[in-house]
Amino acid sequence: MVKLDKDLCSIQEARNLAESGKKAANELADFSNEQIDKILKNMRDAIEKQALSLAKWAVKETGFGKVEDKAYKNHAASTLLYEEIKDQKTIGIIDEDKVKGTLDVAEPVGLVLGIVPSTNPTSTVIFKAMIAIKSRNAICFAPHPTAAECTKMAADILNRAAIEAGAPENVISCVSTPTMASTNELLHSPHISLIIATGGPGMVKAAYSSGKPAIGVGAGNSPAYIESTADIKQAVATIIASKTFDNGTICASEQSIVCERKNELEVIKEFEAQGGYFMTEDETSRVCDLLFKAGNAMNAKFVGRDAHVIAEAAGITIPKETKVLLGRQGGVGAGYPLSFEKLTTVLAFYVVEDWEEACHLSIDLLQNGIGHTMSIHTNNRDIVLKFAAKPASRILVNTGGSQGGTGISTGLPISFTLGCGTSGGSSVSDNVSPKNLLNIKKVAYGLKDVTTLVEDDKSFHIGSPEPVKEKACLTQKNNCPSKSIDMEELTKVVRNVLMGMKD
Ligand SMILES: CC(=O)SCCNC(=O)CCNC(=O)[C@H](O)C(C)(C)COP(=O)(O)OP(=O)(O)OC[C@H]1O[C@@H](n2cnc3c(N)ncnc32)[C@H](O)[C@@H]1OP(=O)(O)O
Repeated sequence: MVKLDKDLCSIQEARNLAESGKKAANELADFSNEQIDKILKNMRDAIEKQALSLAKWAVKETGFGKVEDKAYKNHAASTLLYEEIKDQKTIGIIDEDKVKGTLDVAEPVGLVLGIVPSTNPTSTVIFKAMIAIKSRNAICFAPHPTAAECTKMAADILNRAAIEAGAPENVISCVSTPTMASTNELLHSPHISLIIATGGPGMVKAAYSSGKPAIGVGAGNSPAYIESTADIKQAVATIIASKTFDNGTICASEQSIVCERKNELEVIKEFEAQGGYFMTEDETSRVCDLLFKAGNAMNAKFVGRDAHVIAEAAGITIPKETKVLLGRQGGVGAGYPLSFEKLTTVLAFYVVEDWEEACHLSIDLLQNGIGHTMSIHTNNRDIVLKFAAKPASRILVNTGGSQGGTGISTGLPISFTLGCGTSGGSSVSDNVSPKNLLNIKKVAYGLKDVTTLVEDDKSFHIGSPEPVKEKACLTQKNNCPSKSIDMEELTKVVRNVLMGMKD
């Protein structure tokens, strides 16, 4: 009875949020670039002031990760993202091709539904709200139940800042008491135009099954290959910095280390010198019992935890300098639990004979995180190109998975929603960005005379053999005189139409 009441209340709340969010989306769709930029700047500034308190709240509520790293992720999703997207064209005419006579016109999609994971709750809300507003969309969030408060707090801060800078009421909203019933209500609401789902496999599947356009990102299981030409000291330092960043909660973080037999001893020595603890077979087995529930699903109790918390729970004594736990694995799949995604400070450790074996092993590991991310530490560009042909959407070179995949340490777009491509069940393979939340309309000028069908040298083609006057033409093939389109004039007309102005 209590559950039914809770469900009914949450459904009503979701319905109200969808209605008011749609109204906000309709209003925002007419905003200019200057208005949008002012709103984004205010959202960025509001988050910078609260980055630490949001981080503290997220760690307290979920038990995942580290305050200082979550604060940095909030900064990345606000300030670093703003710097990256501020000059991107997302309004009106965003591209033109003078030769082909086409214009790209960006249109917001409307109200977006953001599904937020418990592992990166506040940074994901900030990221999704910033890209939604940049593309003139309103957004409504369905939080993970174990991160409901911090997710709502982040959404409220962003909404207040957006309204203060001129955005319509309820442009960013969040369900306060999430239930599966309220999330289902939003997934099927007629007011929602597009879903961006980041989270557990169940939620991503639910998003894709809703029948609405959806951008979902699947699980990762990123291998890190330390190739024989790598700078081993640097590679190990980078991997540890990535794996301990927010205690490994980012889905692009390393899950397995693959090294070559000829470097094995040096790699082990370097890990031990930098805070890696190699578990015995028995210790590995005890840790695996904690990390996984049935069917290799992660046990939330040990996601995003410090290595000492895991070791203590498993009854293992480790040096106080320990940062990551490593367990040797002889294969992938059933019987090798560490070959699955862990999102915590534990790594599987593999030794191979050569790069070809490393490549096969990486592909096998990626079967449990298809299409996501892998990293290579090497000074051999040919090896990078060989791996680039394999099924991961991001091949990161000489950088950490967490910081590299999210664009913090690489030239990739800053993003907390990382596509896995169709092989990973995702509709995008790149780092999700504002352009994924736009409808791009095309204006296309006629270039060829299509009023006649002509037989010429035994083949048919469209177009007049006679010179066509006063018509724009791409090629000289049909004796059409080339005429350049007055794109300035065309652009002016389209802009005026978009702004509802008369020429
Ligand atoms: C860039 C990036 O790094 S994004 C990283 C994103 N990746 C992830 O978050 C990793 C995938 N996540 C997971 O595997 C899990 O969420 C874990 C391991 C982190 C946490 O696991 P748990 O909290 O034990 O389970 P899970 O997330 O599946 O959900 C718990 C319950 O909340 C429900 N739930 C999850 N999200 C929502 C939501 N948005 N609305 C309503 N209910 C939800 C689930 O349906 C489940 O309900 P049930 O217990 O009745 O089946």
